[in-house]
Amino acid sequence: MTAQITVLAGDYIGPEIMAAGLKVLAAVSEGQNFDYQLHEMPFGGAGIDQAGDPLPAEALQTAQKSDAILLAAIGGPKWDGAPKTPEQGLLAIRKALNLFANIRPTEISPAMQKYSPIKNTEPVDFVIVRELTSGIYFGQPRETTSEYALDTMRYTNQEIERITRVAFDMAMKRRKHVTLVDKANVLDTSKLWRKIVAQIATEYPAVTYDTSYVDAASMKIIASPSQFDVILTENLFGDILSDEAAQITGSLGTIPSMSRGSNGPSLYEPIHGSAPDIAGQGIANPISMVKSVAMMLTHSFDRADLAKQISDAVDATVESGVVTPDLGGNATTDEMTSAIINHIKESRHSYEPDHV
Ligand SMILES: NC(=O)c1ccc[n+]([C@@H]2O[C@H](COP(=O)([O-])OP(=O)(O)OC[C@H]3O[C@@H](n4cnc5c(N)ncnc54)[C@H](O)[C@@H]3O)[C@@H](O)[C@H]2O)c1
Ligand SMILES: CC(C)[C@H](C(=O)O)[C@@H](O)C(=O)O
Ligand SMILES: [Mg+2]
Repeated sequence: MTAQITVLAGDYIGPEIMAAGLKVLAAVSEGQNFDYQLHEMPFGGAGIDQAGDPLPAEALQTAQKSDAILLAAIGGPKWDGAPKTPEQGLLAIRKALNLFANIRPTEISPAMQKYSPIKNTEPVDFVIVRELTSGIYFGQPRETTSEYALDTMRYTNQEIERITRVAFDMAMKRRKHVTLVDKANVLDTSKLWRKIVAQIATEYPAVTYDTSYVDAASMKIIASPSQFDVILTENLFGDILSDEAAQITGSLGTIPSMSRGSNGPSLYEPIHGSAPDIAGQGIANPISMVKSVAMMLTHSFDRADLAKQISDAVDATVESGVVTPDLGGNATTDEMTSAIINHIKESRHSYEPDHV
């Protein structure tokens, strides 16, 4: 079966890093019995420019029919104040595909250690499980008048339950520890999260469960990130904490993500944005996109073997110091991507029987 992949390159550095991700996908799948077909669609600002909508109907239909979606990044100053913004397109595709669970890993691999601003001695390897289709991003009522503006934070029991199960199921396959991050000393929604998560935690006796207020959690991510395994949190807190967590690896440009629902295609994207400040210079870090491709291979296509080849090649590349300026190097996006591809090819070559 040929894997059908929708490609949403988006805006500013979006197309630059998507090109890198697709080159790595082509290289890693060559001769590996993984066939795929790409469906490139305008989305975000590009959707507004080409089709008059950040989520053109054709892009949504194509995404719905595909096996997986790769998204790079959208948004930027060009569309500030547009009647419908690129960011609204992003929220709309998440909602339309019911992608309620957003998985954002932070790992400081031995190869990345030298780029980390944190002086940690223990290994750092945790995931943020962020609720993605509710909370203050979507709550009603929402309005702006000449006197005030209003956003609403709302969560239902069912929305909390389903994301909590994702987090605990994930913990069972990891170090069996879940931390709920909330603001239960102030917010009613957080109090509801605490009640429901505590109930569901009793179904997972093997998993240790604790809680942290979001202000303290943001400190702990810097001070002692090794204590975390699975961080479970609501939409807005997850957005903020995941950028902070990314930076302890050395750069926001290294972290991928997966967004999934109960069924249907999952979506894979870097956690960062379109980086207008560096777009067009060919210096965007491709790791976040390349690792998003690896997550797709594991979770949508059951090809953890190919994903491992990618992550080993990324580690070998950063180890060798071929890195973009965000990590303190002077490599271009293309140079870094080529280095990753060369490491994939070399590792295969070394497994081949002797040439005679
Ligand atoms: N999922 C998405 O598509 C997404 C996510 C976040 C922000 N955005 C949008 O992106 C636009 C820019 O937002 P912002 O500037 O606040 O955040 P940003 O994440 O685009 O950039 C923040 C900083 O990180 C740097 N950075 C990000 N990715 C990088 C990479 N791969 N390599 C090197 N450096 C990288 C940027 O240069 C910038 O200095 C906004 O329109 C925002 O709404 C989109
Ligand atoms: C662009 C924006 C709507 C988006 C979010 O807040 O979810 C982004 O920051 C992210 O982290 O994916
Ligand atoms: Mg964000």
